[in-house]
Amino acid sequence: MSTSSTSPPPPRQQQAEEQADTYSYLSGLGNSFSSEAVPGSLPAAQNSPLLCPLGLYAEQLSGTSFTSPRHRNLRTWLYRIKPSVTHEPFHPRDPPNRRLVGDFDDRATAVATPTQLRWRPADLPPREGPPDLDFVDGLYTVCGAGSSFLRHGFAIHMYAANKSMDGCAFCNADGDFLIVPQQGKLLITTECGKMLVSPGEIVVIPQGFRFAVDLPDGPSRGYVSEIFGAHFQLPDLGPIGANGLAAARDFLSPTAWFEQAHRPGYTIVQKYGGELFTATQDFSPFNVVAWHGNYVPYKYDLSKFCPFNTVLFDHADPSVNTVLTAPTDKPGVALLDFVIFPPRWLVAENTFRPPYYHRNCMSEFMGLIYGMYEAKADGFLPGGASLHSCMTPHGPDTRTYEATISKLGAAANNAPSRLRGTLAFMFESALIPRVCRWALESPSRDLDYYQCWIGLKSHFSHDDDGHRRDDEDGRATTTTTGGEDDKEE
Ligand SMILES: O=C(O)Cc1cc(O)ccc1O
Ligand SMILES: [Fe+2]
Repeated sequence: MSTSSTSPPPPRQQQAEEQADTYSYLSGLGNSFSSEAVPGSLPAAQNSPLLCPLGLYAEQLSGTSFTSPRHRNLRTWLYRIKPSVTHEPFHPRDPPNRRLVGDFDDRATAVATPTQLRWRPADLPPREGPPDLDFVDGLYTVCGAGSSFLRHGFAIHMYAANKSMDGCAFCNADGDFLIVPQQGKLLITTECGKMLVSPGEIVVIPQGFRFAVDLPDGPSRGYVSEIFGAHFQLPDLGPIGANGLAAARDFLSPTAWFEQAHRPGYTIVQKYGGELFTATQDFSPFNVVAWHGNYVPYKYDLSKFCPFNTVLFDHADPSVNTVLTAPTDKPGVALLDFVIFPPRWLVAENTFRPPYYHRNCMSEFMGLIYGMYEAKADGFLPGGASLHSCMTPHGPDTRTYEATISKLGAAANNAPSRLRGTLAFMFESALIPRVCRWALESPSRDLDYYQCWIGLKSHFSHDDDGHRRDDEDGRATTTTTGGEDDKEE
């Protein structure tokens, strides 16, 4: 098992300065953007002129069907030195990455299990290989549901890499990637430009974009959710109003950047139906001089999230912390929600403040970016993961429950307290995931996970005859009444 930094990042202001990168970004989510690396390279007034400015080729990248309703229609026009089609034929990649899945119906690969699952952080490959793993080779599927072929489903992957992609670009024909780096920055070059993504930020690379991942500060690992047949959007805010949670203006898209060097043997690695194919060409795919449209990669700094929560009693459902959601056709039912558990104040009175015990019709995959998760005093480490599938019971571990309850009656239990230095997240889906065999058999799997709840004992305070009895610790009853007076004020 690798060791990982659990120290929280510096205060917000300082963090912003340290992360300040030299790239320029366009702010907003769902905007119609335009960007040109050379003045005058974007055609004016039309998309496909007979001859584009500066002798560029026009190419449209569509993220929705041509006929999708206007409010959902996503496409971008790219003005490039040579069009993407200028390449040798595709072949299955050699070597393949056999740990990527795009169709979860094959039980030889992935199986159903209602068991609570947890993994310790994967080992980071050494700074200098072997093994030499770039983002493509270091990516492996953990679980998922549905099929990229049927354009419905999702996959959850993790990655651990120690090498920048060199002479190749990745293109995911199957779905959108939402990448959550946990350790090590990612410098991502896309057809729209460059983005520097640090742990604490996330990045979305929509289906079909070509991108290359460099590791500017050494080995990196993290989490990826992939959605088939849908795109991420901001959640509705309902009674919260017009503001709060993630603000559109905090999402950043790159500005046009291109290279035109002759690059013999440059390889496009295309993920298609969960399998990898390669095609060579003699130029960089990052040859887009100008672009305009609303189908773009973007990043988001999770410290910009404005959390809402209960301000009197009870524990709010985690949906209150949804950053991005990918919808299904059923209103309010997500193909995939990306939810965070950020630093925040806890102020609920007479309330069990950690997450409640529960069973959920949705399936919950969790990861930890830094710090400690409020429901798990032990065993859930930064870079680790857990999966509680449809209707699988879960909740705080024994130590968390006992520590909370031991403060019963203490003033501290009702006083505001600040959760600091922690950032956990959840990928939550209405679809039931199958789990890849290699994830179940991984040496990182915590086979004793169930033990974290086994110690939960009965505190029931009545005997069979209906008489009150004190529990072993001398606590008389669980029916506390504090807070009633306040409610009546
Ligand atoms: O299971 C979990 O830890 C995630 C979670 C957190 C929470 O605050 C409420 C419900 C929930 O599923
Ligand atoms: Fe849960």
